[in-house]
Amino acid sequence: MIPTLTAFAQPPDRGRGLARDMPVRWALAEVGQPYRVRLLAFAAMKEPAHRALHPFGQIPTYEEGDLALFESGAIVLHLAERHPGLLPDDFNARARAIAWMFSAQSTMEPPIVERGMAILVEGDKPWHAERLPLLEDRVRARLGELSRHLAERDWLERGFSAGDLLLVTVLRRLNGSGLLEENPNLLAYVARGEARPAFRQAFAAQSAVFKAASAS
Ligand SMILES: N[C@@H](CCC(=O)N[C@@H](CSCc1ccc([N+](=O)[O-])cc1)C(=O)NCC(=O)O)C(=O)O
Repeated sequence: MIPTLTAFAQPPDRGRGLARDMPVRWALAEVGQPYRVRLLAFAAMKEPAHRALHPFGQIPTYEEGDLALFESGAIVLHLAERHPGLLPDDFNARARAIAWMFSAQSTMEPPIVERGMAILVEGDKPWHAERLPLLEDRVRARLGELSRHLAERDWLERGFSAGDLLLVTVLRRLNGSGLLEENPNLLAYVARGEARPAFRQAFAAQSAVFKAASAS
């Protein structure tokens, strides 16, 4: 059965692979699962038909037969449980890889998103210049802890897992910020993820939507 993913018809990430359909596309590519995409205009995301799939009127959603899922992390976990290649078979190693999935989205992502949103929407506020360094220091603290944990390993655990997929996805939001560059092993870790054929396939598919939307 070919699943269907929803994504932006006009991607605001301008083809940088930052919208959250990207980790789902990447996971689908890693497990070799073909998929269809339903592209949604922003207004369509807020209509009842889509809210029946996503209570918050967002993307991505994932439909497969009678199953309708939302939350990119949950969709990646669903794929990882049904296909080999994203979670180890060993029970304890699997639990640790899932712990990293949660950590990526609930420990590492919030300060990074907070910083990104401040830059995006608070730039004209009188207190922005004072607040931004505080936000960046919170990101720096987490990056330092992660950098020390990863050390010189290729991946967080014994092999590449869905935990790495979600963490690389989150860290990519710092591309160009200079913050990743302060931790060379994290910069190399993100580049290692981006060099995976499945990432490149997913990235090409995701940015093709932006290119087509820009050309129309
Ligand atoms: N926790 C949910 C969050 C989903 C989410 O934030 N979806 C966003 C798009 S991806 C978030 C995103 C948007 C834009 C960029 N960008 O770089 O431009 C990056 C990421 C959305 O639908 N937003 C519309 C709305 O909330 O009304 C998940 O992980 O699936």
